[in-house]
Amino acid sequence: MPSLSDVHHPHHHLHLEFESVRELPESHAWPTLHDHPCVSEPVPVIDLADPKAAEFMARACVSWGAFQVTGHGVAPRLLEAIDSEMRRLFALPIQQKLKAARPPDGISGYGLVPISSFFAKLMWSEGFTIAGSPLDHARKLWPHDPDQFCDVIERYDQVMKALAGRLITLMLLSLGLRHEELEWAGQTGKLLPDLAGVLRLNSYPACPDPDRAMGMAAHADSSLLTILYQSSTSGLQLLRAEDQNGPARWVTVPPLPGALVVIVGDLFHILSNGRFKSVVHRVVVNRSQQRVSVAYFSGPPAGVRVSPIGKLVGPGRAPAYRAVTWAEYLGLKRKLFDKALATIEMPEES
Ligand SMILES: C=C1C[C@]23C[C@@]1(O)CC[C@H]2[C@@]12CCC[C@@](C)(C(=O)O1)[C@H]2[C@@H]3C(=O)O
Ligand SMILES: O=C(O)CCC(=O)C(=O)O
Ligand SMILES: [Fe+2]
Repeated sequence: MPSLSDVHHPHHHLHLEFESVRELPESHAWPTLHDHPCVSEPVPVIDLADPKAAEFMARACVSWGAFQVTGHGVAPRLLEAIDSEMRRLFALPIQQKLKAARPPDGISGYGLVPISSFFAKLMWSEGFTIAGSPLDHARKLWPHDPDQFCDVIERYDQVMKALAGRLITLMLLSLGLRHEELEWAGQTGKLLPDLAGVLRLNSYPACPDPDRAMGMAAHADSSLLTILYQSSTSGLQLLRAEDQNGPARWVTVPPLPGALVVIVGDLFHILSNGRFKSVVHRVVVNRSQQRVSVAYFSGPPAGVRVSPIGKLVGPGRAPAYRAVTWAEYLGLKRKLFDKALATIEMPEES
């Protein structure tokens, strides 16, 4: 058994120069990779131009907590540009990347995901989180030319914010909200149109022992929803709970050229009073190819509390969750990880 201090301070190889590692270090060998079988099942693919898109989204959010979206209008060139900026970033020497390290209590910067502290083993990945302007970080990474990176990040951020607004609008309409009720879906302020967003760039290097390595440990996102770009290399898996089709299992989300993955986060789970399910997902790695991904976490504006929409709470019933802001919920996630959602559940009224 690892002691608690090992869990919280796994200093060995905290930041690997992955490309130079020929054998998986013990610090990165996970015992829990084969907890459930990996199976193939068709993850819903929804064309945003389809007049029935909202209806299909509702169905996917109820039964999967995720779907792939096409017809979203994001320019393929923008996806190519961020893909190539990510590869340029992660190819920098580790000392250079650490100049832009995320401070322990901060959000932005290079480094491990916050939930790393809950695991005895390290993940086979590295990443970079951006909240707000990327300029300060880009100056540390590329002192002579920070602009190329910043331009792509800023364009991507704008486009994702608009897409998140469209998706959230359709999802709320599909839950039976009327147009004039939409922007007030937040409890203490307007949810739309001023959504907040955080970007995370992820890299999963090719791995000498993929059957024992974890790209990203199983988790649910705290966001309302997450829009994920994944390069053409697979690795993302969704956890399907036990149902009439079989026991709990991991289902791979196959990369579809031009498609984006939409993942329901805990805050939409709360907003929809548990109708839309935040889905547990993880990333596995492979022997031959680096995989990159960009997650855009979309959440309510700062200070706006999210609670179950009144219409979705049955007559004479209490809402299933209490109201939280995104910041408050992120704090709970950092402290309690997978127990965070349960701590804001409200007792059933009898
Ligand atoms: C806004 C954020 C969501 C996130 C924490 C973060 O500050 C940036 C990284 C996000 C991420 C990605 C991997 C899993 C996760 C639980 C984590 O530790 O970092 C999520 C966080 C989240 O959704 O709570
Ligand atoms: O890389 C991926 O496909 C998923 C990453 C992820 O789950 C996250 O950043 O929250
Ligand atoms: Fe995630």
